[in-house]
Amino acid sequence: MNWDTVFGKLRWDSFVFAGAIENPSASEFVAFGAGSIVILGAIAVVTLLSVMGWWVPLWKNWLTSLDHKKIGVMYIVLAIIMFLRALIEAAVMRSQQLAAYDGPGYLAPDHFGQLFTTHGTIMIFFVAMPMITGFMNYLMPLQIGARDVTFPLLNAISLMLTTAGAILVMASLVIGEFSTGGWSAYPPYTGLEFSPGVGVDYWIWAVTLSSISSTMTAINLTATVYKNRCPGMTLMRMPLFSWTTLCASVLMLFALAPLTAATSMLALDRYVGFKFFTNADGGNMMNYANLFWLFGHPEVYILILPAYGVWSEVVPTFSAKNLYGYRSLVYATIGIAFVSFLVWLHHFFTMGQSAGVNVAFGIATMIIGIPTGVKVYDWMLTMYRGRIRFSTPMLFHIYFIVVFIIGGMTGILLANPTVDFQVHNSLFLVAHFHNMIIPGVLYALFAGYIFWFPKVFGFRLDERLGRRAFWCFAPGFILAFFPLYIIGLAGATRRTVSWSEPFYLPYFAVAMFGALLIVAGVGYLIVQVVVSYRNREQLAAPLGDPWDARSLEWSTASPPPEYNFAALPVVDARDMFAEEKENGTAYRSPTVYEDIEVLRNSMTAPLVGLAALALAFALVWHIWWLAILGFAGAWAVIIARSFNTNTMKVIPAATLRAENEAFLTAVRNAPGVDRDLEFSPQNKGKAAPDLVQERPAPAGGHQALGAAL
Ligand code: HEA
Ligand code: HEM
Ligand SMILES: [Cu+2]
Repeated sequence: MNWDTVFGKLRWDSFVFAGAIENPSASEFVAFGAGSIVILGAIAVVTLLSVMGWWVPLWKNWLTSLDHKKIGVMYIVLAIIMFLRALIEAAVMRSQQLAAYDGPGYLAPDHFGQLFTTHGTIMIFFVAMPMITGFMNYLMPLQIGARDVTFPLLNAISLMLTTAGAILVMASLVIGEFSTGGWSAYPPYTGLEFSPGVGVDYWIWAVTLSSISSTMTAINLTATVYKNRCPGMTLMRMPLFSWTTLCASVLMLFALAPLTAATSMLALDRYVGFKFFTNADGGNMMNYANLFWLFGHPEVYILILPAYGVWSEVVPTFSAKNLYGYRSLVYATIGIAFVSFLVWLHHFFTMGQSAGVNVAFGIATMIIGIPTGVKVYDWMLTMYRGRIRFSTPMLFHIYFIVVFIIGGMTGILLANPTVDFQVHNSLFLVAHFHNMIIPGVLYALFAGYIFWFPKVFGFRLDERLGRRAFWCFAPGFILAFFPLYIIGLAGATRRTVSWSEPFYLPYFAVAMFGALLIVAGVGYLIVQVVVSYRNREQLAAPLGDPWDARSLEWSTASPPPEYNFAALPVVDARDMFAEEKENGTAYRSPTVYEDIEVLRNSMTAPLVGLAALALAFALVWHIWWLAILGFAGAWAVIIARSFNTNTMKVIPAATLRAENEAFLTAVRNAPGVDRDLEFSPQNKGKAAPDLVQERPAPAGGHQALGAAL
């Protein structure tokens, strides 16, 4: 047996450390540092888990769990870890571009290419997607009064496939290299001729894993909305976040298929010499551009719709009002989802269609501004004459409205083909999309994180540190990206490793400073979670509803029990929980408790994930025996599982009664607290008897939070 049969294309010098030893340079040193961080990080995690004896609880309580809430939390943890990597990469890119004025800077062009590709790929597929999937997984079933998603095992497998993809991207830091073809990976550049290394293969398999995973999530969440709503929860009574989950899932269902097709066809081109995308041999590169953006454009709405959903929950809660224009928001969401499939061509106006085609797609693109505008006005009208509490999520929202409109308007500019010919692939474009994604998606998710954290963990996050993070993020984004609009208009192109125009220099410097402010904001979020954990006694909110919120997820304990609801809620109005609190009928005992069945934990998903990881890694390195083993292993585990008849366990009615009545008694006995006084700075310390509500609320913690403001 020779080396190639056993190890495929793997060689000793495939390891990142070999490059640094053979050819020491600043670029290799950075690569060496990154590889070391991955290895040391992995060692640190393994040591910590072993020393603390956490392996068994991690396996039993988390990795094998089929509970949508735990799966949701794991998605978010994965996204946070990957975010830290992609954020560091962003800062490194910024410093390279600052250092590269009239010189090469400190990174080799190839290394810089890997950086923007991994940054873009990770941020989209392994940060934004898992983060929203985590939110949707955790919240939607609770909001529609369900006990879990329709297919819990499929849900766990989806998580593990995304995780396998993320591990693959991390592995490329240590073994081999990553693609330099950008997150959109256009051939012919990503074909074998121009990218013969394994980098593009890493990209292909990581993205394919993520794509298959998201398709399965889409099937699951769509089915859940249609099948698992509690009695009385008609579609038009669903909270807006659940609506956006539904629409984003339908988008995923249709949009990820073209992506899987594109990556599979690229793989066939690279592995077995097909010519799908090779113009010279009868293929056509434009097929790739069309397939990719048929995914890529709806993708940005897959990200933004759930973020709109977050705002639609945050704004009414902190304005103490019903959501203004519920129906119009639902129709706007459906409208955006529908139109988002008709505009993909605006990503390649410059690639040879006739002017007529460009104009048609340009107009279709601009139409999206209308339903988006409806949303913006609805949120503003929700705030209008509301009793607004300016807590951190609300600060993020107000900032979002202002900055997002600017980003949206630059989108409308780009939608005009004549303008786009000037600024396509310039830093103006980079500024546009970060302008949509950072305030629109990232900050919305930060706001959602602060908002729902007490639901998930039973204690609130420290408000003061949250505000500090906000005050880094707010100017940070503007300083990091508004300068790019200016130099982009002046001609600076994206993906440039070095440049020599003196006019750009101050703008790149400001952009660097802005990026550092964003990093500082993330630092505050980390400190916030540590400090809040330490003070969890004072910040405790176990009774479920610390913000006086409106939808069903707030009617259960925090954290919610495994089965979510002891008895399924029965709903007869929109915002029923808010209404019941208003007229004093919330927290009634159910008339009857019944035994319920829930799924036992299962090791199927982690095993499938492991097999998929082996398969993908083997494909990257052409280790065929391992590929066959991985493929067969994954199916073997799934087939074995189908023979398991002992998959359910029963939670007896008596247990449900005991747990639920204990919760309800605690809520009913809790002293009434005026939340308005706590959170709005102008009311601090004033007595305002008309604002005092007699509603039960969590004891403890309020004073600490009040004092922090
Ligand atoms: C979450 C992400 C997100 C969102 C929400 C958007 C939203 C929009 N985008 Fe953007 N876009 C991206 C992410 C996003 N984009 C990315 C990642 C790329 C580049 C990919 C790459 O090449 O790598 C890109 C690229 C991109 C291009 C291609 C440019 C090029 O390659 O040269 C175009 C062109 O039309 C465009 C347009 C728009 C428009 C019109 C909207 C609209 O949805 C905006 C709508 C919002 C408003 C208009 C503001 C609020 C509205 C009102 C206050 C009402 C009044 C206004 C009107 C009626 C006009 N985008
Ligand atoms: C948090 C602060 C962030 C900073 C400072 C930052 C910075 C950068 C920089 C410097 C580039 C390269 C620009 C160029 O081509 O010259 C880039 C590209 C990109 N970023 Fe970010 N980014 C951030 C967050 C995000 C987020 C949250 C996302 C998505 C969820 C994202 C998605 C992308 C994408 C898709 C690209 C394009 C990659 C490519 O060209 O293929 N970024 N970013
Ligand atoms: Cu688009």
